Amino acid sequence: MPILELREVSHYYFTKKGYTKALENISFSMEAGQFISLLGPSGCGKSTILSIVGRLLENTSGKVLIHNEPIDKNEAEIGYMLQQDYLFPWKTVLDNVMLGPKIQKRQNKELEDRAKKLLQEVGLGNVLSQYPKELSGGMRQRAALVRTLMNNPEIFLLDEPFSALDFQTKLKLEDLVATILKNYHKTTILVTHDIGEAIAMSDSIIIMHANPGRIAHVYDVPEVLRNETPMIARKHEAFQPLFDKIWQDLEETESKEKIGDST
Ligand SMILES: Nc1ncnc2c1ncn2[C@@H]1O[C@H](COP(=O)(O)OP(=O)(O)OP(=O)(O)O)[C@@H](O)[C@H]1O
Repeated sequence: MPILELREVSHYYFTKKGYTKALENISFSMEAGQFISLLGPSGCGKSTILSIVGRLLENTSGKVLIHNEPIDKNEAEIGYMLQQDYLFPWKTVLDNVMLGPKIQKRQNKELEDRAKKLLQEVGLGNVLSQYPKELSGGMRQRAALVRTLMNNPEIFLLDEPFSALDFQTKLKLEDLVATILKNYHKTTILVTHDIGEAIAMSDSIIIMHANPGRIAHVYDVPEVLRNETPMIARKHEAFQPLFDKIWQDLEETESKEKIGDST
């Protein structure tokens, strides 16, 4: 049984001036532990999909099911990792990570040990009592990842979490995040503009077109790449051919849209 399923989901944004059809007939499903990326031009509805799966928006039509139940009837925890880390600057790394349990009044020694273990796993074991401003961007994102993991979400939504980082940090973080999410068997949707990142991290890639946002193609990443960590996958001989194919696909989309605009 899929953990998440979208069936012919459409979404309209209504404004005073009219409406925008942001999504048209989006259908896909995900097995537990699967990692997919949404790739496509600006405005094709990637963030709208994340907002619907994250229960921030209700889709206009179609069905969104978690464990075969309507999303609003299901209590599965959904975790977010965004471009900005949203750590509280006045709290230490450990206190930031323990914030969820504290708010839910579940704070105990066991959870604190779990937080420390996770921080250790992401290489932040020696900065528990430091403040976010004392950390690099990559370290802050690692703390944000642990904070999200503390809530034990079944589904992880990654909205361009690496886009503000320098290239080297981004590659290292992709590796770490992919490995951790795989080890903890999380089901993940990544929104990105980066074809290489999508190939290196995902099991499959959904290419979207805009106006209205819809699924154009789905690429399954070959097993030889899926079995590797992102850093190694990027160097694999199967990487570039898939990159070129997806690049071509997105170029064609863009030129079709430009022709569409001028008519
Ligand atoms: N709150 C809103 N009100 C009205 N229209 C909106 C709203 N949010 C998004 N839209 C429109 O819906 C469409 C899809 O937007 P969305 O932000 O989901 O795309 P995206 O693929 O995530 O874009 P980007 O890559 O630029 O973040 C766009 O045409 C956008 O202008």
